[in-house]
Amino acid sequence: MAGAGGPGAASALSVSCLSLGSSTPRAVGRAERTPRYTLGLLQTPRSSDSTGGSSGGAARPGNSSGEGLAPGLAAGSSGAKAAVSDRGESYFGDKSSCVENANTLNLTTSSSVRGLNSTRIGKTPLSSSRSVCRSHTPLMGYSVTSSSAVSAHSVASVIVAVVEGRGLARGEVGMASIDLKNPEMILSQFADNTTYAKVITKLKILTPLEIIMSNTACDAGNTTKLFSLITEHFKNVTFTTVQRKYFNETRGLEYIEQLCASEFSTVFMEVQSKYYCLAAASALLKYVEFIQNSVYAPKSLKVRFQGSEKTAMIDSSSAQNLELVINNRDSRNGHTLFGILNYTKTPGGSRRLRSNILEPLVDAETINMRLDCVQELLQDEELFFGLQAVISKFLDTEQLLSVLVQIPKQDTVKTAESKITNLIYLKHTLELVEPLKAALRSCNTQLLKAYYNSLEDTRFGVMLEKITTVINDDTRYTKGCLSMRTQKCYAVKPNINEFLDVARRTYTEIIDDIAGMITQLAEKYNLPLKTSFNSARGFFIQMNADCSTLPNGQLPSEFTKITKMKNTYSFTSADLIKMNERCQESLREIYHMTYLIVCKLLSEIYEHIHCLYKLSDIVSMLDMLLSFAHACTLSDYVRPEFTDTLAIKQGWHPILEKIAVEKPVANNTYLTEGNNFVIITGPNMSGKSTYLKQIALCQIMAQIGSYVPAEYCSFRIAEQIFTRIGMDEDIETNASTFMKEMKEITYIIQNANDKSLIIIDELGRGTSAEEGIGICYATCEYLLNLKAFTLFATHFLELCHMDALYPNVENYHFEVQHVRSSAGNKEKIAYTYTLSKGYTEEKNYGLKAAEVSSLPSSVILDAKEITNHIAKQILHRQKSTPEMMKQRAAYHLAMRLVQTARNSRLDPDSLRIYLKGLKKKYEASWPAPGKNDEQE
Ligand SMILES: Nc1ncnc2c1ncn2[C@@H]1O[C@H](COP(=O)(O)OP(=O)(O)OP(=O)(O)O)[C@@H](O)[C@H]1O
Repeated sequence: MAGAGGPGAASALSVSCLSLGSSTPRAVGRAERTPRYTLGLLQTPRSSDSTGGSSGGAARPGNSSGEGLAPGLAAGSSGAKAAVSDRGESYFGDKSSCVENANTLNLTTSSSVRGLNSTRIGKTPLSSSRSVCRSHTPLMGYSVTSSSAVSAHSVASVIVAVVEGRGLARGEVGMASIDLKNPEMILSQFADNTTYAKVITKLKILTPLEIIMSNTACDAGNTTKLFSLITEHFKNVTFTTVQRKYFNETRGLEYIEQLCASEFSTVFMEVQSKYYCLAAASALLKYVEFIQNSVYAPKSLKVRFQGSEKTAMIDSSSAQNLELVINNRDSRNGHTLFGILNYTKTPGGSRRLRSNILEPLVDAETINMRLDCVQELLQDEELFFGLQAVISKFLDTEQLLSVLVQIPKQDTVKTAESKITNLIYLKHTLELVEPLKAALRSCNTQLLKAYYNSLEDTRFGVMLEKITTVINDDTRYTKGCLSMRTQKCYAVKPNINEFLDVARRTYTEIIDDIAGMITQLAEKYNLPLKTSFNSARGFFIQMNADCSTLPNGQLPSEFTKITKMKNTYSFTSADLIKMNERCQESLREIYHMTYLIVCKLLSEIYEHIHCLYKLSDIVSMLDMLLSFAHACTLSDYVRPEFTDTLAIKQGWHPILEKIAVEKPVANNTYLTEGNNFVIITGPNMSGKSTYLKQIALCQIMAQIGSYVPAEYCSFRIAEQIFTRIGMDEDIETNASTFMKEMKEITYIIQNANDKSLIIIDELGRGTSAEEGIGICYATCEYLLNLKAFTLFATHFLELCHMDALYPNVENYHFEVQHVRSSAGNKEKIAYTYTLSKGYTEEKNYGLKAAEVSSLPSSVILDAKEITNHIAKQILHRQKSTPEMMKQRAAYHLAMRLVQTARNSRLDPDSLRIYLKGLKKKYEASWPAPGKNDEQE
């Protein structure tokens, strides 16, 4: 049991959501964000009417009269229950056990983007696909057009439940998420600090469609900090609060026992004492059942516990600073790390790439296994093209699985049609297993071999064999809604059901009649009419002609519903409308009969269906690795090594490479345990920020198993990557530059450890120079206590003298050249973008910039004088003594000796000789007494 603050302890707090909704603080003064009953949601999404919910009174599932809603949805849910039990046995076996769980939920949704009148239609992942006959739930994903299967992956489809401990357990957070397009529930539980950075980061990675929290998180005007932060960070995401009693850890564990597929059942051991994520799982599954109006089949879900220790943490503002997946100026622009690496061919591959970029790996062995694959793909062209050809034929396997493992609570024509489509997709997918194996047969690397062996699973063949006993061999997934409709109609082999055969003959006759009728009309009016089809109109007539060719410039009066696009007229006639209706009628019959056969078939193969989890995993991973190899062939990337040193020879910025006309100037990077702090200076626009970002991007690329834009590179695995990069004022959050800086730096200080990579650019620019220097100095000194690798770019040259006190500090600067313009004697700066040792010689470049501006010369003269005065004072204080310099040299020698001893591949004798030589060399370079030159 959880402690006093545990999620299960709150069952008494089942406050009526009616009062809760109106008292939520977020509602105050923001009418458009007032929490409300989820009207569309309650008007069962499974309804075949594409208008979905209404803005009128609150309705219950199965209660289309729009009767007022009592707190709790008991009637609605039991209505759904009745629908299932009326229908009798499920083709998936024991569905009733899951439906039993669908009791009541009191729900309050606060929709932040849509007004009160909006419905949930647009929100469900697949409804925004290009399908004309819109589906209401992801379950209906493939319902009409084939495009929905392929196009839907960019739409948010993840629902997340978040719960936090109370009392002493505050700060312990449990999360459960499920992608409506992928039947995988991910659980996590962790302790977070007061900024809740981990929760926010995790949520940002998930890009949820909807977030569910307990009503107690915003009870009677007392919102918890976590609730406020989440609502603040996710303004465009819908929030739903459900009663705390649904966050029930015991129920969560039962759910997992009941729903988790046997191959993933070890998760049970992992989570059984993680009360918060179990509580979140319970609320999540209940909610998903409710909105989807379907239940997951027993033993069908993949359930995974995701400990944060297996991946590197990149907080959300760092992900934004580095433009990992979203370009900061234009969200549709592909100039992001994701954009330049994304040559994936499947939605699953692209999802995997995205999540890997946001959460890179930390395990060198796994990364190297991926790199081995990329290397093999690069070396073996035949393998690369063969594999790419097969992978690109896969549809969204995860989404297919998701639909297959959900049991609709009601059968409708749409469910029937969708099931048939899914079976065709399943056949298509299974038929690709053998070609995939063939492409992998001669592979050498461990991971590819393991994938090949995984595909040896007999279940794929068994399923396909069973399918082909019922489904026509040539039935396949095709593009275009009419051809897919034909595939569905004729999917089942002839002579299995004679009524079906008759219905199909009738259907064919109607289609022939339609074609015949349109030919006759063309002859009658002597017009170039042709038969067309789309899913919204059914069959209609199209004509390409100029209106001047028409008698009186008008179409004959028998034609109705005329639309015109350029020179193409589309219209219909009363007879054609009737024939379309007959056609639909006959289709319904065909679908119904086919559906029964398909359900029986699915029930026979259902026990084998879980091997598709493995397949989707293999396909998405291969797709991502192929994508890495593809990116390498376009740019000259190199395979990274993993050591205790960050050493990049001639590395360049991968995104700048795609944007700039010329290849970016490449630079070196070198950080070790003994030289773990680099200060970078240089005038404005000299390339500091670009360089810093380039290092972080290269680090991420290496840690996801990609090659890296450099001539040579070695990385120390980073457990966290932090960036503080000056950006324009964040208007959206209305935070001042300074406060934002302080927040980001606090976050770094609180979370950084010895294994972090820290990038700080222009800290302290939001306040006075004095204070800025002070803040920078103190921050640097704090970070210098860590063994983290830190790169610190600054305009405060005073900081460069820190190397006198701290031997692990190294100064670098970006060189610029001064050129005189041919016309006059005005001096201009030419940027070389080349990094050199030491700090910048460029003094007072801010003043130089001011000189060319229109500031009065007297002001500039004064500014110069004051600057010189201050600089002298600071320099005087920071001069190194010979003793300090000697200590520094000794420190460097010690570090070099340790590093050489650790990494050297020399035999012991040669190593000893080498180390002695090194010592002599350093001793010789010690400063003579009295020498006062600080530069090495
Ligand atoms: N290595 C490079 N090769 C080619 N062009 C570069 C390189 N680095 C930077 N640039 C170009 O210079 C521009 C300015 O670079 P960047 O913003 O990194 O300078 P900065 O020193 O950080 O400037 P500021 O101090 O004003 O922030 C970039 O937009 C880019 O176009």
